[in-house]
Amino acid sequence: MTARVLAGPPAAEVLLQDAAARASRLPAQPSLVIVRVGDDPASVSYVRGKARKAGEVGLRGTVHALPEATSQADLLAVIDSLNRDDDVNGILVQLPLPAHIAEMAVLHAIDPRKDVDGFHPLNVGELWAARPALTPCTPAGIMFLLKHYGIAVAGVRAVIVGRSHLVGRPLAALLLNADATVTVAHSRTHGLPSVTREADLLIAAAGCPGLITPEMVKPGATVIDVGINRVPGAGGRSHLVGDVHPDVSGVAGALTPVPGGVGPMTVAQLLANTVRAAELQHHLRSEGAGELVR
Ligand SMILES: Nc1nc(=O)c2c([nH]1)NC[C@@H]1CN(c3ccc(C(=O)N[C@@H](CCC(=O)O)C(=O)O)cc3)C=[N+]21
Repeated sequence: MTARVLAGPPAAEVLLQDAAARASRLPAQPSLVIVRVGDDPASVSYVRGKARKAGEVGLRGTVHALPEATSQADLLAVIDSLNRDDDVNGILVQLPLPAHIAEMAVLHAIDPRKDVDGFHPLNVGELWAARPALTPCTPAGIMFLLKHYGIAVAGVRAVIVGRSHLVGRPLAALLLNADATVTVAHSRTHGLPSVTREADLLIAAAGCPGLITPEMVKPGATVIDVGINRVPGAGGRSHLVGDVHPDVSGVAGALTPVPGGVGPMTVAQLLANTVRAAELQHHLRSEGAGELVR
């Protein structure tokens, strides 16, 4: 048996078309500003990809690049001016930040109504309270992908490997809100293979190449690979691999590829979140973070 391939791009396209249609109905073109500090090559490449995609669906995507040595105070001043600028609907500060900047201070500073990453504590709290919020892009993109391919979530056993603030934790909340029975496993979990073998829906988000091997997967399970690991390949070129070992395709019922799986969903969801934020700010939607802080 070979697992059904759950390709990201066709699902992302549906999400992007909906975002583009909603964007065209707004009184002004939605605008996303991506703040990048320093020149980490992976961040430069992701940020460029996000801004390009924004343009393709009728959003204004701007990159605000700051030098590595930018102080926390100067970064907070930039965020403050973006918060006050009515022409800016969404703000994303690319992570990780340089070590001298406290990530939490920065995430707290972003206006929750413009927080298209969903990392502000207000949005995190609303998510866990099962109330409308701007929701982190990778987890929300995974939920859209599952729906797109008709994979049931309600009542199933979901196991997430990884407890990050970007993926594991918010995805646990979304799956719980969608009536899955959720287990969050991590690097300290005892007997990981026996835990993962319980899963009808297994999400690998540990950042550990090849962590999930065939013996760890229930036959027929759906496996979502969130790993984006750059490993050295032949000829000095690096390539991307996920957290799921390729042999898992012989056991799983369905599997997302890397690249071309969850990554494109993340980018599409970011743009959908930007349109949602713009709708909130234009008072075209009544629910969401805007209600609370207005
Ligand atoms: N504030 C913040 N929000 C984020 O959402 C955020 C972040 N910081 N920092 C880094 C991670 C990583 N991330 C990715 C997004 C798209 C792909 C993506 O499109 N990947 C392509 C391949 C890209 C390639 O070839 O390099 C794919 O999987 O097919 C990957 C990774 C968002 N992140």
